[in-house]
Amino acid sequence: MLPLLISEQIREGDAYTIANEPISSVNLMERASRAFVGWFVNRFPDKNEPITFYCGTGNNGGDGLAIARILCDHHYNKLNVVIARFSEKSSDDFKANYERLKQTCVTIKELEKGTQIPEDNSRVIIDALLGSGLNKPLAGDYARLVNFINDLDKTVVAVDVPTGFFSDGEVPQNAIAIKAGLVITFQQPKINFLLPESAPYVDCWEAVNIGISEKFVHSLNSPYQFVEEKDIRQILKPRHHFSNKGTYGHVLLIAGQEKTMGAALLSSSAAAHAGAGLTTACIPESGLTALNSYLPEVMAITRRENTMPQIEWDKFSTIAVGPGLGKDGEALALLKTIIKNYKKPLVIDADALNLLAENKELLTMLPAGSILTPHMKEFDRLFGTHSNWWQRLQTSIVKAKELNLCIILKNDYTITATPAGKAYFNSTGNPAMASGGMGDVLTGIVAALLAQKYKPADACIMAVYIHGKAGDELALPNRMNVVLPGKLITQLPVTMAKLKA
Ligand SMILES: NC(=O)C1=CN([C@@H]2O[C@H](COP(=O)(O)OP(=O)(O)OC[C@H]3O[C@@H](n4cnc5c(N)ncnc54)[C@H](O)[C@@H]3O)[C@@H](O)[C@H]2O)[C@H](O)CC1
Ligand SMILES: [K+]
Repeated sequence: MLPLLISEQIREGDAYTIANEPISSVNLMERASRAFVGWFVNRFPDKNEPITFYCGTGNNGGDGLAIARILCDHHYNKLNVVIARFSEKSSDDFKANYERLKQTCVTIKELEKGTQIPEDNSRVIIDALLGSGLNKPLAGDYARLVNFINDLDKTVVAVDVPTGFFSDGEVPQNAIAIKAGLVITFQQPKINFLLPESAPYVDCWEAVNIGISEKFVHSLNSPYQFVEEKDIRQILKPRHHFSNKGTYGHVLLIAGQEKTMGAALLSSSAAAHAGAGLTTACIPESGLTALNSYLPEVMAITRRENTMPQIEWDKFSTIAVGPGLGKDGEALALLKTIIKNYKKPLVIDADALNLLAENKELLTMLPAGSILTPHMKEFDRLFGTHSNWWQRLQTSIVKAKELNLCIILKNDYTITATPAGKAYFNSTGNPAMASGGMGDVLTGIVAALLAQKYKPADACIMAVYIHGKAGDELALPNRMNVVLPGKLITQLPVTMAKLKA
């Protein structure tokens, strides 16, 4: 797991590394700048391309000056640096790099407060005005310069953070900030890059390692974690010789109505493909033919109107409820029956979440370790309206702890909040997966992993990762515009086998 830090902790990490590695502050800046260049030269190999650097006078600006010098050493020959002298203060490392840059043939212009911004004919712009030191929204000269750069409509590569964009905390609506095509960020993605408010400012990002002390970073015990493939490889267990279907648990999916049988089929198919030893679907009687023909592997318990289905609760390793279930009185009665009779963790999705939102007292009655899988709207129905994702992130952590549940808050970087007070950001998945039924598939995978005896938090983190990874394996190399849930399901065994290889 890559711990994600807030700006204050990032500063502490710098200071700790400087004091204990030890390394001088200006050499840490040099290392960061070289890491930036290492990535930059691959993406922008044309050394004759005019590049303009906009540099502030703090350490982000210092990075900009060092990057310009290093690119000059790499024979990039059309480099212009514009220094925004909007503050009387400049950092020591900025000053040192300013002196070094003067020894090169890079053109340097100074832009004073209130003066006209010079014309810019470059093709690529490096934004090194402000970084993680941002402490208030941009105004005055900074705002004017940032608007000017955005209006140029060129390719902008931001150093560490787009100027004006808050790395963590609430992002003000319509904030004035650089709209970067690429952000090459130091050590870790900034938390707000992973939330939808970053969309106008961060088209894509790349984190480069600058050697901040890992020991120190881990000692901070950050609640925010970024899940990487190696984490999943570590927890995913192989399927052993001499195991049998009983080894891998029995999932019961309670889902579907006559017109939403698709949700039941997708979630139970996903459970079977994600490795549940046995899968049973509890569906309306009218869906039986569909189930038997689409999924011969899945067994059925049928529901009849006005009659509670007979369920042998103890037979099932886990129960998932909600996809396509509807919200009528019968669905509510069924949900209450499940909660009354089943004491192992439940997976709750879709209509079952909306039923919980309308009957909040049920939330506190869920078995410990149960898993909720809301998208944004379902989340707000459950826990109240939120005006931004930072707030939603905080609520997910608070509620997961308070209710002793795991909450999978679905998004681009899906967040799993756990009772231990952590929020895990997923790193797989792509926009081709934005299609109806994808959530049902995720529910099936979570249930299958719970049935295979993974702990609830692990089951969530793994399911979300595997779901996104399967989507990536289909969409990215094949350039698929859309990946349909049924197709993704058949990829699951392949994805899981690769992760275990
Ligand atoms: N993360 C690392 O490990 C390393 C980071 N480096 C780079 O350093 C910057 C952070 O530098 P810092 O000097 O702390 O802050 P900035 O350059 O972002 O800002 C300078 C200065 O500007 C003032 N300020 C803040 N907000 C505003 C505002 N809205 N308007 C006007 N002025 C503002 C404030 O006083 C700031 O201190 C980080 O992003 C990296 O690029 C190191 O080079 C390597 C290690
Ligand atoms: K910047």
